[in-house]
Amino acid sequence: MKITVVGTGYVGLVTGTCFAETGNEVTCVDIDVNKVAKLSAGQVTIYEPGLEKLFERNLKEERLFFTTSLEDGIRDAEVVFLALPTPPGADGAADLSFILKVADQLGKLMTDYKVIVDKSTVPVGTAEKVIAAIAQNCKTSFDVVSNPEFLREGVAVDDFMKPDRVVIGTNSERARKIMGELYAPFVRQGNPIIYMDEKSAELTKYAANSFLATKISFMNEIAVLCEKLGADVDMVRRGIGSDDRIGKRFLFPGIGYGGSCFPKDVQALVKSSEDVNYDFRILNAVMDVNEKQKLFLLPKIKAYFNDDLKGKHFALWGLAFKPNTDDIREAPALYIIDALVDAGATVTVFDPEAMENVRQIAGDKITYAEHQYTCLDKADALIIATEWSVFRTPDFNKISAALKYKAIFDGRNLFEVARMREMGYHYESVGRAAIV
Ligand SMILES: NC(=O)c1ccc[n+]([C@@H]2O[C@H](COP(=O)([O-])OP(=O)(O)OC[C@H]3O[C@@H](n4cnc5c(N)ncnc54)[C@H](O)[C@@H]3O)[C@@H](O)[C@H]2O)c1
Ligand SMILES: O=c1ccn([C@@H]2O[C@H](COP(=O)(O)OP(=O)(O)O[C@H]3O[C@H](CO)[C@@H](O)[C@H](O)[C@H]3O)[C@@H](O)[C@H]2O)c(=O)[nH]1
Repeated sequence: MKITVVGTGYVGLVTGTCFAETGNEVTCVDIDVNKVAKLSAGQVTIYEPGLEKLFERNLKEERLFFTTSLEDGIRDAEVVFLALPTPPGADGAADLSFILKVADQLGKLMTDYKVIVDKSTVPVGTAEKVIAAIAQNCKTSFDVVSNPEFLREGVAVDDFMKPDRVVIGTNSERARKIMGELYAPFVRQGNPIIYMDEKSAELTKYAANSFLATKISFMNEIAVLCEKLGADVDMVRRGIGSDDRIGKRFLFPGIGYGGSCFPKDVQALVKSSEDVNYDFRILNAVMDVNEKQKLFLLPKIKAYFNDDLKGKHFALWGLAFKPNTDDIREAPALYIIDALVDAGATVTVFDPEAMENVRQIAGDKITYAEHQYTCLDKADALIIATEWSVFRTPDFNKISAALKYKAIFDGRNLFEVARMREMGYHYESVGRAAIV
């Protein structure tokens, strides 16, 4: 099938590459001239494990193309995916201007039937707005489908190739058939395509992300309680996770959820609820807990240094909002850095993939280390903000030799508390016994 993907960010590039991998001819369109030039020259513009190999193969075998021209991009395409940003507006609602602008352009450009598929995360009622925006200038028939994306960054290729489910929101038989054909290679193992109406599909995406964010905030509150009551959140997590009704995943406490999705999507669902005079109380609490959780380590760090961080120097491992990505949108590490600098401390950071992205926004506010161990030079203590695998079994001799104080503040519970105690560290984590 000939398809177009508009927007070549984390979702668009993965979507385009994976559809090319199943034999489709895919043209990806982006307004970012630099991005399109790099992609056309064979350079992958995001860090996403497994993507490069598929990308190179499909580019070489001429199933994957890039252009800045929407007109050229949609020529002869049967399906056009919109993988455009939907950032929060000033009031927290999703900003639909990127989507509606392209919809308007599509209406003017389309000369034959196409299925326009919204892959971006959008509030209920967006499909209707997209239909209206296209229809005002369109001379041909078309369908608009809501097909929310559930991939996680860091494992995006796997999630796309083997999705737990594919959600397709449409009332058009014609569009349903085309979408079913396109997704058939991805659901061969019995994972379902779930067909529904557009509004239910749009809400499914927000409900999924909000439920997962709720699970995390719930566990973060249990972690706080564990510390106050002397329990261990790792034990509690295992104790509840073995109940199938609860499930083992997404029960890991830490320094809050970040990324480009959970924070904005929970906020957008709260705003959608307000718009229909509904106070979504659980989600307000979820956001509240997460705001506090980002700075969970700070009082512990301050207490260790007798409430005076002026002149202290910290090594910080992990900048990306989660491991295996270079994405730093809403990364908890950035909030910790700001708080430390505001308190008069200095910070040297290390991350395997996200350093360049941070350098662009933080500049010389902090210093950047070439290596996780040189990051420790002259540091008073080590803070861990992201659970990259390379941080899981570090050389503790190097750590203790470099640090002025043998203190580690771990926002991702990487190490056994008992082992750290044996090695003589002042080790603080989230929801487990602190060592003084
Ligand atoms: N990142 C994720 O893990 C993820 C997962 C599921 C759903 N989503 C949703 O998917 C959507 C896209 O997210 P993302 O993370 O890929 O965003 P992104 O910011 O990484 O990428 C968006 C791309 O769209 C391009 N763009 C903007 N205006 C354009 C236009 N008029 N024409 C062509 N290209 C244009 C930008 O240049 C950019 O390359 C959002 O709604 C997001 O909520 C994201
Ligand atoms: O037990 C857990 C699991 C995750 N997190 C944090 O939650 C955030 C989000 O993690 P994750 O969901 O793995 O990454 P995303 O790439 O943001 O993916 C989420 O957001 C995407 C965009 O909407 C959806 O497509 C995915 O299904 C959804 O998982 C990160 O900061 C994690 O550190 C925790 O704190 N504890």
